[in-house]
Amino acid sequence: MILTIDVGNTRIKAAVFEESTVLENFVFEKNELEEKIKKILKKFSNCSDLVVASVGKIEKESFLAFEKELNVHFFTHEDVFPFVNKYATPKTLGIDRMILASGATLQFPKQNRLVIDAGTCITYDFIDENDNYLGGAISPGLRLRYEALHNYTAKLPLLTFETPEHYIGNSTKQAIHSGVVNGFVYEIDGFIDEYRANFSNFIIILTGGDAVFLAKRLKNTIFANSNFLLESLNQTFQYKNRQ
Ligand SMILES: Nc1ncnc2c1ncn2[C@@H]1O[C@H](COP(=O)(O)OP(=O)(O)O)[C@@H](O)[C@H]1O
Ligand SMILES: CC(C)(COP(=O)(O)O)[C@@H](O)C(=O)NCCC(=O)O
Ligand SMILES: [K+]
Repeated sequence: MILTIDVGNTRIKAAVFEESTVLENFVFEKNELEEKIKKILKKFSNCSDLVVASVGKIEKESFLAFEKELNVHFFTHEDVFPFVNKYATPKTLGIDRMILASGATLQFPKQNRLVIDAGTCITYDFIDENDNYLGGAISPGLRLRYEALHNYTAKLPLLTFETPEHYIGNSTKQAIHSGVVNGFVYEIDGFIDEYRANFSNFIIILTGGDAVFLAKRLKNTIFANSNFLLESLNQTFQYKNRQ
């Protein structure tokens, strides 16, 4: 049994796997880390490994206490990945993006893959059919867009997500919802159109905290898998152990 942990910039997501099957999922905040892991390990006392990918403010040291109970693996750029990293600055590529690219490569062999992770940021990662990781894009996520409009202006209120009534927003609130939500959806559809125009034989994987909401609104029909990062962590760890 493996406990996988994804430390994002907004929340921590975790899942316990028995081989490739998810037994249970968890979501928690940074300040609850230790207490939650203890609880999970109490319930799933057969866990042999704790596997972490962190782009948030939690470092390896926070997990060392658990080394008494099980094997702890904190993924870094030094690990072996199943793709060739063609990013011009491979050392600055987010470890979450490396894990997503790895999961896409292992799960969908011999095809072009685009992974879209709609989390704190939206990240786009493209791995071609020859398993070259080429890069992608980083842009602000849904909540970050609402927060940025409020934090960097004098007059715009901080709103929480609401489906816009129309693309022509007829009030400050509706104009913000239209700009944020429609802008978010148009951006992603625009990127997908661009990739589709340039590549055939490819799969799109949509994940992250906003994936389910997005999947219903995109013009392009794509399958959302909110668990893709945790599944990829599990698969990348098993891949590493086979090397
Ligand atoms: N309970 C929640 N708390 C925070 N964000 C949430 C929540 N539910 C959905 N979201 C959405 O999820 C996004 C963050 O996604 P997530 O995958 O958790 O981010 P990260 O992996 O960067 O920590 C936000 O843009 C927000 O719109
Ligand atoms: C782009 C990110 C902030 C996304 O983080 P997330 O939205 O998953 O919390 C993270 O992947 C990161 O810190 N990347 C480093 C820069 C890069 O990937 O080029
Ligand atoms: K992301």
